[in-house]
Amino acid sequence: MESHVSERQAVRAGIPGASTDFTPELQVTIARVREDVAALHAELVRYGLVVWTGGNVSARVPGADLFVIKPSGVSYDELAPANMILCDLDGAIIPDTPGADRAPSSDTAAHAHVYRNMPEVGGVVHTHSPYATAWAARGEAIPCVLTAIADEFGGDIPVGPFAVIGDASIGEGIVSTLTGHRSRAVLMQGHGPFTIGSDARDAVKAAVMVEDAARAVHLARQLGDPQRLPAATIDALFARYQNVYGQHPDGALS
Ligand SMILES: O=C(CO)[C@@H](O)[C@H](O)COP(=O)(O)O
Repeated sequence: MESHVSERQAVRAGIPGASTDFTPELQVTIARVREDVAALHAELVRYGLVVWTGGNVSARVPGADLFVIKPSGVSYDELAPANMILCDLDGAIIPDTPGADRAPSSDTAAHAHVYRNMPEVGGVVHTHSPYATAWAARGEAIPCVLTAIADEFGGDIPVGPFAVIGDASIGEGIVSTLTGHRSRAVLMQGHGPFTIGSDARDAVKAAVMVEDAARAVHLARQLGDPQRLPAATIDALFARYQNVYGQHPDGALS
């Protein structure tokens, strides 16, 4: 397992690859984002949303045209701040930074496209969580038949177009589907869920919630014909959850 070395620690320790091109403040911010992104991958495992090396989390670096994403095809046990990969908003790896020697996630160009086109987004997550992925395979939106779906997603959870892996196509599908939409989750046809959030933790929460919704509605379908909530009820539930629920309501992007 690689050591847990932050950007600043790496610079201080003179570790090859650590960048001294950033201001001290930005180094601290990048180090924090590296720690957040590495730690949040463990949440995907904890909630049973991924197997083997599938799935990925990224986070925008606040105040910079940069984001941090995981390396491709690396065991979740090995993910650590020092091997997260720092990219610009074109998805290009920032050279001479920790982790830059590794290939970034297959979905790096997709995440980059989202950050370039949705400035309100601070985090992007992809999983193959089984129930949401089953809905994606069917190419069917998850209907808003539960208060929890109205709360979190403000309506049906939409399907995005089928898109090839490896370039910006998936990102284009995410942006075209979710722009102006309340939902922070999209079921990419024949692939699986992608979620966005105000930060990476918020996007992870959406990934957990879309799987929960997909499972519950699937089970309901086995028992009968679940009814979509009335539009006015969905609006009221969404407004309450986004503005009143909890201690510090979060979740809505706009
Ligand atoms: O489905 C895909 C590609 O979209 C990924 O979730 C892979 O399953 C994991 O890819 P890496 O992030 O490890 O490259």
